[in-house]
Amino acid sequence: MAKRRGWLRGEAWAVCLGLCGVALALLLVRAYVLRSPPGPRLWWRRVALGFELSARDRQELKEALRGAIKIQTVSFSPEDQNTTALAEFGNYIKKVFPAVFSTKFIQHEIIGGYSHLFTVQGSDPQLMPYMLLAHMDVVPASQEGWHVPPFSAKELDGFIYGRGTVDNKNSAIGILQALEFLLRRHYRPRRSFYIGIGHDEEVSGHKGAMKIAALLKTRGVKLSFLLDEGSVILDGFLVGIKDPVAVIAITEKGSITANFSVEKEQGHSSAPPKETSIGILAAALSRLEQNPMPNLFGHGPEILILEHLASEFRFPLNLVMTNLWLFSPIVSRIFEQKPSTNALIRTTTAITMFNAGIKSNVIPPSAKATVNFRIHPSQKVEEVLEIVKNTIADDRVKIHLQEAFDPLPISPWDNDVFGVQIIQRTLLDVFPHVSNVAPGICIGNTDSRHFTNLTDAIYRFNPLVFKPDDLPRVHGLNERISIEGYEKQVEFLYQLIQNSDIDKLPEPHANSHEL
Ligand SMILES: CCCCCCCC/C=C\CCCCCCCC(=O)NCC(=O)O
Ligand SMILES: [Zn+2]
Ligand SMILES: [Zn+2]
Repeated sequence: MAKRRGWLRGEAWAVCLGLCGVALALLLVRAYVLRSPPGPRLWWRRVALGFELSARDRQELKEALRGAIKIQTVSFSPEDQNTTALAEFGNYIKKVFPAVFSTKFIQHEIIGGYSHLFTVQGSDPQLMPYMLLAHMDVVPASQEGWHVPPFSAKELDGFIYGRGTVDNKNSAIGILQALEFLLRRHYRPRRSFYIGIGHDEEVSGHKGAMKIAALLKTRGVKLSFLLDEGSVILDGFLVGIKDPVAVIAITEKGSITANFSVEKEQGHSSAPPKETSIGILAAALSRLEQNPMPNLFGHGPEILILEHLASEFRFPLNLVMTNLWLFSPIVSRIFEQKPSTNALIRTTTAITMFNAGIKSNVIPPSAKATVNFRIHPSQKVEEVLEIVKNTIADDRVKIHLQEAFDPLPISPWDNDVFGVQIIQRTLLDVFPHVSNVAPGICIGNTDSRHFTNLTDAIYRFNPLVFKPDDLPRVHGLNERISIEGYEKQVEFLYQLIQNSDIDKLPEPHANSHEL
């Protein structure tokens, strides 16, 4: 009998192992079947102008960007911008890109005082135009902590350092540089396109991009797609993925900028009340920090990036990523650990300003703070405000909204969408080592959000390879661009303009169109 029980136990083990084996095999088959589709490889190659640069071209390309970085186009607030520098930037581009400004089929207009709109008239009016967007203003830069002064545009070990090198003079100057090179090589685009260069993106875009969009609307313009800043080629961001992957943001988070204030009676510090305005406000803000907004992993498009990249992960992470129905609780916890991935899965809370107190022996009459929330795509302004009020739970703290808008609509991400094909095709042309192109979320805000009336195909992407240590440089210290990386960006734009001149997309899944 004891022998029989032992045999039974052995038999149960065998069945158990067998079932595990079958489950593992099923997971592997699923991982294989759900590999990302090879969408962008459905193109034929066309004869196009190559991007060969002479030593002189290279020098000119580099110096054009360096000159732009030196112009201190700083935006502090919508009311406080360096307008002298913004005007200087306008004169500068006129000087540096003579072909752009003297070509008959290009119209140049100044919008809102300092922004620029270029209309490049294509030779075939039947083709639907597209738009390239960038901005020239920058956030302030402290003098301390930089390897070189932030507006010196000094070169160091193959990098140009300076405020605006990746956000976003690289695009503003890069777009014009690509067009300048094409014009000098007598390229006449077939498809019309617009170039918008905003002057107040860092403080809302209301005077620049918003006005450009309104003007185009009055002209009845509809865009086939729009390309702006907002995401990059990620290298080393995701553990388990070896090659760089391009992430094209198909939406961007919403935003609330709110002022919080507490008023209390002023008095002598020798007889203080139990709580001061500073203490009350600090405690309220601390509650906001200590109680982050809910983890919404799986409720928005953040899941798409992992689904698209699932096959790029090494074993066993590929199993995890192809079976998020099972593993998402673990993955979402991992995403919470780093600020860059945490920003993808929840509405974030950033206390950015705090002002209070007038003298060391005076009870402060008021305390004020500003908090910036970036709203996850699955939430809306109202819902976030409700959570904020419930978390603060103190009527003495008054809330005043400075600006608030919902997350932006999700742009289509299908292989038959013109903008998606053009971006993917150009990426393959210029960055052959990029292993995959995936849709993602822009965690910041861009001028493109003002163009939703002109197109539903808004893509946010800068063709720059970012390593994890590059992210804190944006709005931070030692912002920089590699000279090689900037050349690649100009090449990308140069090819994108040419690739956009096809009039008809290839039939999907036709083998003859394989690269
Ligand atoms: C799983 C992948 C990890 C994702 C890591 C995020 C990568 C982010 C890439 C680029 C960030 C650059 C943001 C640029 C857009 C912001 C523009 C801006 O500053 N706008 C003003 C504002 O938002 O206040
Ligand atoms: Zn920017
Ligand atoms: Zn910025």
